[in-house]
Amino acid sequence: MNATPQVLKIRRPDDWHIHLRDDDMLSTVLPFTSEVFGRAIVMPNLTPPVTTVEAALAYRARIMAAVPAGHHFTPLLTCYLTDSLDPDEIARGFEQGVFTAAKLYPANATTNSQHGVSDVKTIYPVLERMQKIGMPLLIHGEVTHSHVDIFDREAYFIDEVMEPVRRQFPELKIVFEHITTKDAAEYVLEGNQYLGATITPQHLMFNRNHMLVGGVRPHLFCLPILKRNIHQEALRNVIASGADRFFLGTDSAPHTKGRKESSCGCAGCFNAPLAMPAYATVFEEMNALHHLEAFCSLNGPRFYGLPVNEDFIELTRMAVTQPEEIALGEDCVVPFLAGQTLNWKVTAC
Ligand SMILES: NC(=O)N[C@@H](CC(=O)O)C(=O)O
Ligand SMILES: [Zn+2]
Ligand SMILES: [Zn+2]
Repeated sequence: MNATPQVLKIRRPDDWHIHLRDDDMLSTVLPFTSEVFGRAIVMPNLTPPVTTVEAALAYRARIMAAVPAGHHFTPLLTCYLTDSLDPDEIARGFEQGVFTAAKLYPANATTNSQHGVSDVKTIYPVLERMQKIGMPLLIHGEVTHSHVDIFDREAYFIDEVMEPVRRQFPELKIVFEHITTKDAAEYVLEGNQYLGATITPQHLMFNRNHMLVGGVRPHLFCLPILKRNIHQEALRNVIASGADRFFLGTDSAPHTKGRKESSCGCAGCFNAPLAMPAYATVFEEMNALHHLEAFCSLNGPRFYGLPVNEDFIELTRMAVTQPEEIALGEDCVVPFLAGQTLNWKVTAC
């Protein structure tokens, strides 16, 4: 007997990787997250990026001002690492509880990463300090050399950057963000308690054929790019195994419809409106619903050294069709899985 439960009650989840943006976009997208999730690690790739304690405090205030009444949500801010960042500024932000972690974007790897780090050795003094104070380093793990194929950039990153950094700083807590390959899944599995990883709904549900066969689907284009099916299978297997250093990070990354459906479309999937139903769908398909709560609500806090949330949410097995568009002033955002039907709905939160 392995009957699927109709209602799942799980401890309130957190989203350990999200882009909330700013201004109208922030107030449009935030409620989808703050309704369901207790906390979220908020990415700092604004224009200009969040690189100082003052900028983070101001951003946190703008986020809090956009949280609808009745939602209980705590944004966890991150510092965008650049070649010139002062270790004292990072440490001050961490010690004052403003920065929960720091984010390493290799320069030009993804959206708004032009101010990112040109060579990781440049920031070794910062990493040394972070290791000392126990501050987690979050990494967009892709090399950017033009001769490396876009589908191989994550695997190359492991040998070229991740492994040397981990050897140099063996007790630095590192989150390998939004992993997309079998190589990364195996690498994190083989690692120790200082290494964790987030996985997005899109990388669990899709591979590059879904994005490219029969026409290009710009709303599945994100970075790191969807890979071939063996990689998708590896990610699905790792979460179904219940491995406890993998956790929920949606990488929800909204861009307006016009900027996605374009001759040079932006990377990013706006999955916040259906993140929990999407993860539940995958865990159900893998016969692993018993591991859903740990992935969504327990593994992340344990890795970050934070308490788990005290309250619970409920998911009910029922068909829900996603909206085609979400209005944003005169413009709109197209959510991940627009117009498609999922079999889970958050019914109490
Ligand atoms: N994931 C994406 O495709 N895009 C993110 C940046 C990122 O997380 O790499 C964005 O900010 O748009
Ligand atoms: Zn990224
Ligand atoms: Zn991201």
